[in-house]
Amino acid sequence: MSAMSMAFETPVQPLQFTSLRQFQRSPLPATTTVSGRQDNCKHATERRMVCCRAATSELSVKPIVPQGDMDIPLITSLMNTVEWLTDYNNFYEKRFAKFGPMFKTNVLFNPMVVVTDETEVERLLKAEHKLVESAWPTSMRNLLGPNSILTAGKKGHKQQRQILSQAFTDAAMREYLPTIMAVATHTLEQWADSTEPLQFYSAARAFAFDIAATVLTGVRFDGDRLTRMREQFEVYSNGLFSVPIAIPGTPYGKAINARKIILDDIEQLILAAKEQNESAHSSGRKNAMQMLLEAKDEDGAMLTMDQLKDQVLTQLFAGHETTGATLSRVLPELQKNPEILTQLRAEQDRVINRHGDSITYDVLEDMPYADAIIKEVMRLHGIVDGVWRQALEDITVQGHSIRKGWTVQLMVKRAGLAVEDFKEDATEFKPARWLESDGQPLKTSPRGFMPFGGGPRICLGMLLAKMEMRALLALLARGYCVELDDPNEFWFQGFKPVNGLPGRVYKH
Ligand code: HEM
Repeated sequence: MSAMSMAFETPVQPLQFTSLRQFQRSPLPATTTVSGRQDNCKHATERRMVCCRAATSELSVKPIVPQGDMDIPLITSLMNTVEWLTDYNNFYEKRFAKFGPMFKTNVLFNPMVVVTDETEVERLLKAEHKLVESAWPTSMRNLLGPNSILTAGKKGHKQQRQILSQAFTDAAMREYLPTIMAVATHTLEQWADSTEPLQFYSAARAFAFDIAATVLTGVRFDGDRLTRMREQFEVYSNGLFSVPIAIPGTPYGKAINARKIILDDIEQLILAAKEQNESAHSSGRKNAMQMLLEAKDEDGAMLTMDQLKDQVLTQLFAGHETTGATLSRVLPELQKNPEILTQLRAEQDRVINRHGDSITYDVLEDMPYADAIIKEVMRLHGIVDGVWRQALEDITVQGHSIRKGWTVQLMVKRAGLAVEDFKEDATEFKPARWLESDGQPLKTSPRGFMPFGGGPRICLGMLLAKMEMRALLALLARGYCVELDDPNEFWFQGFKPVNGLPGRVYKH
């Protein structure tokens, strides 16, 4: 059980109090902890939550709205939005310190409640389409387009998942493996051959993009188109969380323009895939593009070109941004922790002894140490900070009321950092925490670790992402070393290194 939920349960001793007022005035025990810290329950919010829990369970007092700074919507939203866009890292920390682990605010003109408790985050992720529904900010929704799975409502979402999930099964991954290995091998060779220093943040995303493009569309992209699409996706990504007014020159304006260019290229790919479809039919499993080409809506109609384009764009975007950014988070940790790199290399020696030189799907499944590194990077440096939802009705979270229509930001990364099992040394990079003493993966996964989200919207590409990351780590450990100029480079908003992570790759 979590530190926080334990804390809420500890002080609720209703039989000792004859009234709510007496309970509220009583000293709270010193055992309350937030995010693994010993704390004397100094936040007013926590006191209110505790009181509220008691109140709801014993005295039937209505839940209260969380504390925060939502009160004068337009002015607050404007000021908060500027702060959120320019000083993201401190935005949350300041409010956690002032209001506690759950607060209300107003960002990008959304009244919003931020939820961090892992039990509640998990509960609400599972309650998708019942208590909450996906509600990314307007900028992101517009850039994804009206037909994206990421923003689809209940009916459309269920249907789209049914169609697409067939392209992400274990069996599909086995078929994608040769392509992934070919792209990974080629990428590392190119990196090592480069006479110029590399920008690893871009290079890792380009690697993930090449894989997503090839395995999900089944179409070979020519070099020029690939480069253009990658460049446009960089511009596109910069506008995802922005003020949604399409003024030329602003991040959003540029991103809308990039979307148009990307969609033109995607249209060409769809036409090429349609042509290829006949021959691909007979050759076995279908990729995501083929499934979409054959999919029908609830009325039995095929998807229109606009629907197809939004879907392919979502696959390409979701399929490379997160994986590329996670991979580029691995590199500084390997440089800062040479003993971890040594263990990663030792694991590859063992794997080669056991399975031989070639990297098969079973080999990728037999690399617990590499996998532990990936998990630890995702725990400490998770790329997805929080997922955005909207309350479908008035809901109660930890004794607090969230009104119907409000945005709820479920902070998956922060929930993961507060995992009870790891709280002793939560800020340290320790892949070994994911392993049993015999080096095998933990038998029971700790609660609260949700880098791929959860519930009906859990990441569709999870297996693909893991496979790509393991493949690159295996090849890297076997024959290369990476030297970053500054492994301690600052990461803006947690997912973007300010200087792009320059460095070089050498063969060893
Ligand atoms: C390290 C890599 C990745 C991370 C951390 C990640 C994380 C996530 C998270 C947190 C969600 C849930 C969003 C929500 O609840 O609203 C999600 C959804 C999704 N992801 Fe990933 N992802 C990764 C890689 C991939 C890859 C390689 C693909 C391949 C196409 C992919 C495709 C998707 C799709 C289509 C969804 C939407 C699922 C739905 O709404 O039903 N992701 N991802």
